[in-house]
Amino acid sequence: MNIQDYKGVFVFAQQVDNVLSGIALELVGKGKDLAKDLNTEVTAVLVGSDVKGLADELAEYGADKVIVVDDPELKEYRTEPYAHALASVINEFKPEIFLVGATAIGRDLGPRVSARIHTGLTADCTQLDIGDFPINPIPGKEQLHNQLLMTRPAFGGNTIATIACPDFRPQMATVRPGVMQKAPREAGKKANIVEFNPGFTPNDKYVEILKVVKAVSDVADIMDAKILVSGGRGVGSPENFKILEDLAEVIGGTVSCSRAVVDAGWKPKDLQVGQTGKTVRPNVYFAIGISGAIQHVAGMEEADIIIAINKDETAPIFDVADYGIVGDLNKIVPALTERLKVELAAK
Ligand SMILES: Cc1cc2nc3c(=O)[nH]c(=O)nc-3n(C[C@H](O)[C@H](O)[C@H](O)COP(=O)(O)OP(=O)(O)OC[C@H]3O[C@@H](n4cnc5c(N)ncnc54)[C@H](O)[C@@H]3O)c2cc1C
Repeated sequence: MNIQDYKGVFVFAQQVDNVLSGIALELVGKGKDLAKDLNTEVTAVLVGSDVKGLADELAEYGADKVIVVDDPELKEYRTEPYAHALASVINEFKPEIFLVGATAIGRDLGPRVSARIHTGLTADCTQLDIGDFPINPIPGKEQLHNQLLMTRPAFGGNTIATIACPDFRPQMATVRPGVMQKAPREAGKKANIVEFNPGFTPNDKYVEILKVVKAVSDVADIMDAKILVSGGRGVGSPENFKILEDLAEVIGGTVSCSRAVVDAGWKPKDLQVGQTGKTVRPNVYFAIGISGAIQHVAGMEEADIIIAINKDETAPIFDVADYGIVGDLNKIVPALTERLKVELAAK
């Protein structure tokens, strides 16, 4: 492998039912930043059936080029044809970096593609930078420049590891949804569109999809919420979440929770914030009766404003909070709700 032959930042533009997933635009946004540092372009790889129409949206969010792999075999996600599509794109276009979302689809697809093209992959990254590797010079070892430094929590979130892939290309990573930010949309912006079809042979190795049953959820997606009222074990019982729901209703917020709450069966997993839950980035995040364990903080520290309510003044949540209230949540939350109701009614 001649590493110098590999150029450009590529991202997998995941779509489901011909709608781009949020992660596709987040990766285009991050890819654009990385491409700028490398003085190159960001290319979105769009795979599916009848998906060419989505290329303009990718362009408006910053893609310089869109490679479209369009084939009836790619209508619904199946591991084999999608892995073939991406591996073929990589072999043909030789990107320096290839990013995939750490969604259910991406977690299946990314490692298979990396194995097929014989490169490394860092899974579930929360930060990506261009920099020197090794990060600190080691006597006698060459320090390589312009490497992709892929950072992810390791050992259950107890440490943060930064990993590079100096010897193979592309440098591949799966990236947690909700962590990277999409760029502002520029209406009318166009990309260079390249159609590429490596050919697909339907055969009995492909999974045959007999029926698609869509999950129906009656809970709001906490990743879209502007205000989150999040409760932890300190709330005490599922019934007591009513005081958080009352606060959320008055301020137009959505209730979310810590893992302790999900493990206790008080709330569904869909509402869990954190390393093994969702990464959220609301304007305001209330952490109520949440201690602030590193695995929880990993999912909410990017919120614009964090307001913590905890009876223990030494709780680590106060280290990341912009505003902290020390006291019993059973007194503070209803009082806050009443006060906000009055203030908002007076507006
Ligand atoms: C691999 C791994 C992954 C994990 N992933 C996640 C994750 O995604 N999300 C997550 O949240 N956790 C995760 N955890 C668990 C995490 O380590 C903590 O155990 C968890 O976040 C604790 O939840 P909590 O803050 O609700 O409960 P606790 O740590 O028990 O905190 C309860 C808090 O409530 C306060 N409190 C109690 N009563 C009151 C009251 N009346 N008024 C005010 N305050 C009160 C207490 O002072 C305390 O600070 C993970 C752990 C591991 C090992």
